[in-house]
Amino acid sequence: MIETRSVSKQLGGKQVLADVSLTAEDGHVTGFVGPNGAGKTTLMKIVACLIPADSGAAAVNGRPFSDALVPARTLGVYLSGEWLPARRSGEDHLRFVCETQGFPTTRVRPMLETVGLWGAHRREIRTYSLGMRQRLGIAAALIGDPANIMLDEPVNGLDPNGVIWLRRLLREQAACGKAVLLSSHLMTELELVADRIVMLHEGKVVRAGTLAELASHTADSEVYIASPDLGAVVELLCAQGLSTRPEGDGALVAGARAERVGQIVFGAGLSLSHLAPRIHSLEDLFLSSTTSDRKQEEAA
Ligand SMILES: Nc1ncnc2c1ncn2[C@@H]1O[C@H](COP(=O)(O)OP(=O)(O)OP(=O)(O)O)[C@@H](O)[C@H]1O
Repeated sequence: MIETRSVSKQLGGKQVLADVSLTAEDGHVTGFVGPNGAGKTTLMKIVACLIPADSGAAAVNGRPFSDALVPARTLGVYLSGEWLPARRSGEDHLRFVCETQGFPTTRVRPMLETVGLWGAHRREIRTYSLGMRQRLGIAAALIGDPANIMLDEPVNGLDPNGVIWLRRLLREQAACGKAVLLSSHLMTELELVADRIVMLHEGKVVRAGTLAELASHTADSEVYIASPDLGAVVELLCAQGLSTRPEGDGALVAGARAERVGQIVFGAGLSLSHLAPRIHSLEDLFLSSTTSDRKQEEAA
């Protein structure tokens, strides 16, 4: 498990993180999402003990990562391809990781095959594309078969096949019971891979939970309905004080949850062919979170 508790950090006189608490639980992919500059990388560097927090604490399996006896078995980290050694080959880099962490170098070839770099393994890293560097960085993070995995923007530079491959790989790792924390500014990408989401905006957590939990907490949650008696259903709901608007072949109902809408409609003996909460996209949720925060600040 990867945890941070009330982590705050200033950099260059700017409050980059303010009281950030998050948990990436074992067996789940946790998506850490926020726009450029939100503070995601800074928090990950604090978890990896590359920089200290001003206050608060970060732990991996309940302890600071710097206390880990075999770091690569505790937390697999990939933060940036910039730090890969340019003049070493991909194979030599993974050998180096194995040798320094006490793993057999027999792991190198299968790991290069897993990330799709076998064939380019003898080439110097400086000749690798961005996507190949991402794959090598992910390989270095995973070669120790770590109990926890933390990847910063791993999708950057991957082609569509690479993106699908990575999603599957991360889901498999979580299915083995590992905690996977991955950041992205691409909310739609995280929607496809993560079970849980933590949204960061200007250094603060604005929302956290499963996608369904997040959707159900939005103030403007809506319910999609369709019915052979749509006109009568809409009239009934309006009479109950709910507002509706047309959507596709049905209508969106605002101001009540699906259970309540169902009770009203079925209670009046009318039928529905469709009744479902409208699941908001992460982008909708993020925008509604940051807009309501701004409105509260303005009101204050
Ligand atoms: N060493 C530093 N000195 C001063 N400011 C910094 C430093 N490192 C980061 N920052 C600032 O901290 C803020 C958060 O940066 P960070 O890289 O953590 O964001 P991010 O969410 O990872 O963004 P991105 O998606 O663009 O990588 C930014 O405003 C950045 O300019």
